[in-house]
Amino acid sequence: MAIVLGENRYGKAETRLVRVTRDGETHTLADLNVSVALSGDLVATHLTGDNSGVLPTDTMKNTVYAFAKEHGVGAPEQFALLLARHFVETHTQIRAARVGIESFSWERLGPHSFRRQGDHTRTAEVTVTVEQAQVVTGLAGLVLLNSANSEFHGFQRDRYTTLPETTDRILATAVDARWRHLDDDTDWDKSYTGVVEALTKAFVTTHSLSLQQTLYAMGTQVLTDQPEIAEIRLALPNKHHYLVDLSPFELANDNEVFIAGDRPYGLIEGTVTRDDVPPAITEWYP
Ligand SMILES: O=c1[nH]c(=O)c2[nH]c(=O)[nH]c2[nH]1
Repeated sequence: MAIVLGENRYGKAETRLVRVTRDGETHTLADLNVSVALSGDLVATHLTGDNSGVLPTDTMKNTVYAFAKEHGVGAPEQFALLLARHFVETHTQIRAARVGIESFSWERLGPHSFRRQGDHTRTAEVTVTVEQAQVVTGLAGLVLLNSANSEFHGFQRDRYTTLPETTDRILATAVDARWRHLDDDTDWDKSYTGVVEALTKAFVTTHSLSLQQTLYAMGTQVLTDQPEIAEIRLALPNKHHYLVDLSPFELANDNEVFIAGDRPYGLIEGTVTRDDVPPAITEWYP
């Protein structure tokens, strides 16, 4: 039996960067959390502690800040591509660079005043090798709710099933989505806005018989509206709303008063994909 080093990578995680772009009195703000992970010919440091191929993670952090000054930030996908390409192109022992970015949005209140928007976070995850680049955009925590047009019935039952069938329930979720682009050169901001609109439109307009059906409708809408996207992966927590029993108070509850459940929650996950696109160059969903 031999013991061998398996897959490995290293980098600086969660470098917090705020970049102010000054146009006289009017400023714009980029607020990012940047994670870099590099892989390549790094066996020596693991086996013998020979660090001659190891670019310090401290340098990666410095590069993030220096690039923000020198190049500006732009769309998170663009900044991630710039950084990832830099590491692969300038260090021959590095064969692949993965840069993940969380981007927090701020609403403008004045020329140089902002309010943090708490609703959802945009993400980008870029993988660059010497030959290829893969861009995955995403969002986390887009909370949506329909108070009508949601049913759930006709499901399997066994001796442990107590859930009543319903033709009228609240359907609520916090959308967690990642989508893989076909190209590494797109209008990233326009594409992002289009995907959020498609996801939202499908959630609102689908008369839902299950959250699974809604998931597929949301993915289909994105691929129909956005030709630049190869596939989308969705994770939809079913944010249950339980009807409160008001009968002890001799009050009817005609789907008006609910307990918003916290946990446990159903978790519905799925990929919706075009069947004629090249496969991903690397696994991209954590
Ligand atoms: O839309 C739903 N899908 C399920 O799989 C499920 N399971 C459950 O208890 N409630 C629901 N709702």
